[in-house]
Amino acid sequence: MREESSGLIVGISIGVVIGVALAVAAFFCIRYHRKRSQIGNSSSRRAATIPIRANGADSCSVLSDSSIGTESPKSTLQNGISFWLSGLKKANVIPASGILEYSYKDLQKATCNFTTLIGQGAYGPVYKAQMSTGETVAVKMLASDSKQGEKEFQTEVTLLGRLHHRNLVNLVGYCAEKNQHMLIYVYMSRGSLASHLYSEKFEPLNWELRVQIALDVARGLEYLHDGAVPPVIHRDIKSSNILLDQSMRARVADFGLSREEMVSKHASHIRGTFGYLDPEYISTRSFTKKSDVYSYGVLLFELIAGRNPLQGLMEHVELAAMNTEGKVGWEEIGDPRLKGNFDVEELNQVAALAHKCVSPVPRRRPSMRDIVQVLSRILKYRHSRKRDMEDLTPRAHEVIINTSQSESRTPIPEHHRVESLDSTTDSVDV
Ligand SMILES: Nc1ncnc2c1ncn2[C@@H]1O[C@H](COP(=O)(O)OP(=O)(O)OP(=O)(O)O)[C@@H](O)[C@H]1O
Repeated sequence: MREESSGLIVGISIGVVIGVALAVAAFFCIRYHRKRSQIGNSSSRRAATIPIRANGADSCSVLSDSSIGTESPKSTLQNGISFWLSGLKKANVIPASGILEYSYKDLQKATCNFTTLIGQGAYGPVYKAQMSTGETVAVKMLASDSKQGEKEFQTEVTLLGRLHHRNLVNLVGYCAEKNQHMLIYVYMSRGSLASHLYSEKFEPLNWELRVQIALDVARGLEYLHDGAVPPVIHRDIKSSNILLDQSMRARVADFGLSREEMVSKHASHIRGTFGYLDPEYISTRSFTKKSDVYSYGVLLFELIAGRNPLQGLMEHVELAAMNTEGKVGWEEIGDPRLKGNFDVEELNQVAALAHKCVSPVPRRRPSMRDIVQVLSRILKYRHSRKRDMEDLTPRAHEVIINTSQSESRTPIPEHHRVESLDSTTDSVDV
């Protein structure tokens, strides 16, 4: 009897052990198959996503403006890690950048055989591409006469792929096939700042939006100068390199490109664009962060005056500067398309800042960090003034609405007025 019961116990134990072993094996089998089918889904690209970035504010988002489909490069951090681990074995990934390698065939299809031209720049044509996943991207086809070899191209893509910020037109992919080099960027649906400033096709940008755009660009440049490792000097800040997304937020494009094609047609061997070039760079041939600040100053004046640097913007500014002592009286250069709808005090603050940026002496120019602080403060006071107005009694509010035909007559509470002027001029001094 005793022998029988111990036999039974041994039998049950063996059964339990075998059962547990089978369950564990089945669990791992199911997990393995799930992961394989997830990877298999990404047929249109050969790389997996690495959404972890060393630098940048939006460190987990890769295609923040695009709609996301099943094959989208955008993924959550958790998913990203498992994709990354499994992807490394299977796919062609640029290490530590998250940049995807697209096939020529897929891009050909997404651009209807390269017929969806958006524009033409010094580097080559740019196409709008509708990927099969539903994402919209911009494909920049680099001139094929470039002397840049495969290795240099890969290095450049790796470097560009490390730069991620919400105010940069982020690189999301590349293609190097059939003797072609292509860079794939987040698609900016509202086009360039230049087109909004100069084309009759668009409504004039209102004053507040212009200040917001100035701040967005300053933040993008601050990241390149002080946040990126190693720091990046843009070298070609201008209104056609500022692109706008669906909600009119601005991003800096064309950063970090080291290509020989980037040579101004107007000044041989000098990189950049005539009208925005730091005079110090022209004389010394040495380009510094402060040369970017100079170009940014020209861009600020462009936003204020709505005038192109190639059509006498800076001459106009210098004439006005004679009556302003750099600080007040800048309203005469205000863009006529604004029809006087701007806050005079704010315009003077932004113009005084722009004037410092274009100082002939580079060390007198503010840093991008100083610029971000000044512009943030201007917008902060604008918003708190708005809140103050909303808090006013209905009767007083009625009076203000009746008398403020233009923004220039918007009443500013006294404490804000003094504080904003003092803090702005103080912090610009460098
Ligand atoms: N990511 C993007 N999304 C939407 N449109 C873009 C994008 N990148 C470029 N474009 C558009 O493509 C056109 C050409 O851009 P590109 O940057 O090649 O040249 P550019 O800045 O106009 O001139 P340059 O090359 O002389 O600096 C521009 O009209 C620009 O608005």
